[in-house]
Amino acid sequence: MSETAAPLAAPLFDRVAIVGVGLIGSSLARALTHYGVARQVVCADRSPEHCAKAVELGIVERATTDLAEALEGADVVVLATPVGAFAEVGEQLGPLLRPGMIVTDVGSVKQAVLRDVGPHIPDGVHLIPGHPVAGTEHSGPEAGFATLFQGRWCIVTPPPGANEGAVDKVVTMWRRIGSTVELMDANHHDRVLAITSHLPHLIAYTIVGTASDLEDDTKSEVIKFSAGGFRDFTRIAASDPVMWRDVFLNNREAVLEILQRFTEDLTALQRAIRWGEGEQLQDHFTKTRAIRRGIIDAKQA
Ligand SMILES: NC(=O)C1=CN([C@@H]2O[C@H](COP(=O)(O)OP(=O)(O)OC[C@H]3O[C@@H](n4cnc5c(N)ncnc54)[C@H](O)[C@@H]3O)[C@@H](O)[C@H]2O)C=CC1
Ligand SMILES: O=C(O)C(=O)Cc1ccc(O)cc1
Repeated sequence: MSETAAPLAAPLFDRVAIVGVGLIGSSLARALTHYGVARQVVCADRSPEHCAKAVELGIVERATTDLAEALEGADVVVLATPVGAFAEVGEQLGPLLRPGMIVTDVGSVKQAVLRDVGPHIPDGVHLIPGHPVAGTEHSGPEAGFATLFQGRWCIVTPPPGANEGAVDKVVTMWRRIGSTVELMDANHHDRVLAITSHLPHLIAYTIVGTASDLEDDTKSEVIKFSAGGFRDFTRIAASDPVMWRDVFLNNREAVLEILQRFTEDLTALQRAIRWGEGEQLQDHFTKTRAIRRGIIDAKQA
């Protein structure tokens, strides 16, 4: 992609206000400008340092710690803080919203958005939650980049009866910055993401913790020889602690349910190893290899 590529269509929005200019907020701000989706992007962040950095990097036209100032003249507000801050931000946001505005978000869990932000949305304002399934283990405004959402999924979870025009605008926004959009019910989203994203992160946090609890001489060997699978786990386990605390606290039921099944399956493999059941192990690994190959084939198709 050329940095000077001209936008192909007129801006979809006049002014977008992004609340939280970290990895995802700053990536979205960059993308909306780069692909000409918004005429102007401003942001609000509780961190004065992140505000200053966003302006210094030229990511946004204006950055402020004052939510009211950021919302002036905005037609869309995007919540891009950790999910645990949504209730507080939603409460502050409520009185500042004007009819016709769209409120959306990028949170990794979706039922919590309806629960925590929904009650603060006045009549005539449209709450259309979304989740770009794209990210990295890094945080903050410097970590973002305009192409983060290119070729990635974005799941949009409109509540029942959502305004169709508003849904269409949020979907179009993500498509124009390169994402493929899927519409989904919030409850279903949280169950699917519990297995595809939340459980893998929990496993990575566990395995890296287990390795660091080993006696010192073994631990140094683990670090020395961590070129294999363990190294991939350390990348995931370096993900933002506050963000992931909030994901687990706000998708508690789905994560606990999937963790229960995972533990049972792990115990079955543990038994197979203990009793030398090679055929069972090989069958299992053959099935998982086919799943991986299926994913790769589907991507290439
Ligand atoms: N990191 C990732 O790979 C992905 C994250 N997400 C979601 O995106 C959201 C943001 O995550 P990141 O950008 O990774 O986090 P980040 O830590 O890089 O950025 C969060 C920003 O929000 C600001 N903030 C925190 N509380 C605030 C408050 N009460 N008011 C105003 N600003 C506040 C912080 O100062 C920071 O600048 C989360 O909800 C997360 O679940 C979604 C997809 C991928
Ligand atoms: O860095 C990785 O491998 C990720 O899995 C990024 C990520 C983190 C959280 C999300 O809700 C979506 C994507």
